[in-house]
Amino acid sequence: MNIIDVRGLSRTYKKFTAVDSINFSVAPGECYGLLGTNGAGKTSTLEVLEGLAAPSAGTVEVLGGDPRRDRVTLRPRMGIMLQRGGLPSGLTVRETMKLWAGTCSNPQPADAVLDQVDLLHKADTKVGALSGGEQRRLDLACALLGGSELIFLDEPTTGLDPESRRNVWRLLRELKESGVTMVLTTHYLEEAEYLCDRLCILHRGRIELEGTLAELVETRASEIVLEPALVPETHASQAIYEGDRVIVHTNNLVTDTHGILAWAQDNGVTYTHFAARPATLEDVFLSIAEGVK
Ligand SMILES: Nc1ncnc2c1ncn2[C@@H]1O[C@H](COP(=O)(O)OP(=O)(O)OP(=O)(O)O)[C@@H](O)[C@H]1O
Repeated sequence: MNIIDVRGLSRTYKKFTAVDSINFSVAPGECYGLLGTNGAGKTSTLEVLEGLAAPSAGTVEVLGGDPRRDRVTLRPRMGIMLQRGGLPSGLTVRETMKLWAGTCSNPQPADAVLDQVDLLHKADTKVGALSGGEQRRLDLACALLGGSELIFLDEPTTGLDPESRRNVWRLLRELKESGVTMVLTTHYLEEAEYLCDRLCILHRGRIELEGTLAELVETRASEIVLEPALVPETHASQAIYEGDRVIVHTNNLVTDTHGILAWAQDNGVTYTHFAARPATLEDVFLSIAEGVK
């Protein structure tokens, strides 16, 4: 049984459709990534899954129930990290954790969780005196405090320095390995590649692409870059010339690389620059964002 099933979900704000009839499922233990440009509908989708908003149309099942109707029983089984935590600034970090623990049915030891997010040394500091990145890590600590089987993370590492981001990635990967199911939104494609088993790219409220990283990347052509700009006749239709270079677009990277190099050897052509690279998640993302499918 899936942990999350979304069927025909739409969310509208007055006449504006922010989420437009989307379908997806998340299996137990999976880390599912929602990607998309600003305003694509990621947070609007997450809020429905978290039970914070009602769908305008469609159905959502989370942990076998309806996240709004069954909120009282489901809420303690979910960890939620909102895009803006909004924790009271006058409490200390440890007081905040204590307060938060009151909402959890099975709270973990607060100091151990603070240690996991590298905030134990700030336990007696007021929330209002934390840096932006430290506040974000406290938001994460609150989401982890319940030891939940399902965690929603809305841009978990925004505002973190590179080292803290890596530490959070390691922590989330460990959680995933322990069987926790996660749904996360992020603008960091590297984060999505590192953490997510499957990705969904939203654009203007619709799902443009969904699948594993390998499946997504396969939808876009690979490139072979050559200098001087000489290619066999058989590849002329795939070639784009840029100054001294030519870029050959291909869906058969290995075969075409062999073919071009064999042709070069037979014809006495020596390439001073040669690079063969598969498409990246960034290529996929940008082609969707720019409306090229
Ligand atoms: N309360 C609201 N009233 C009206 N429109 C809203 C409201 N909340 C969100 N929207 C609009 O819905 C669209 C989707 O917003 P949402 O926050 O879900 O996008 P997002 O993908 O999470 O974006 P970001 O990456 O910028 O966080 C946006 O165009 C936004 O302006």
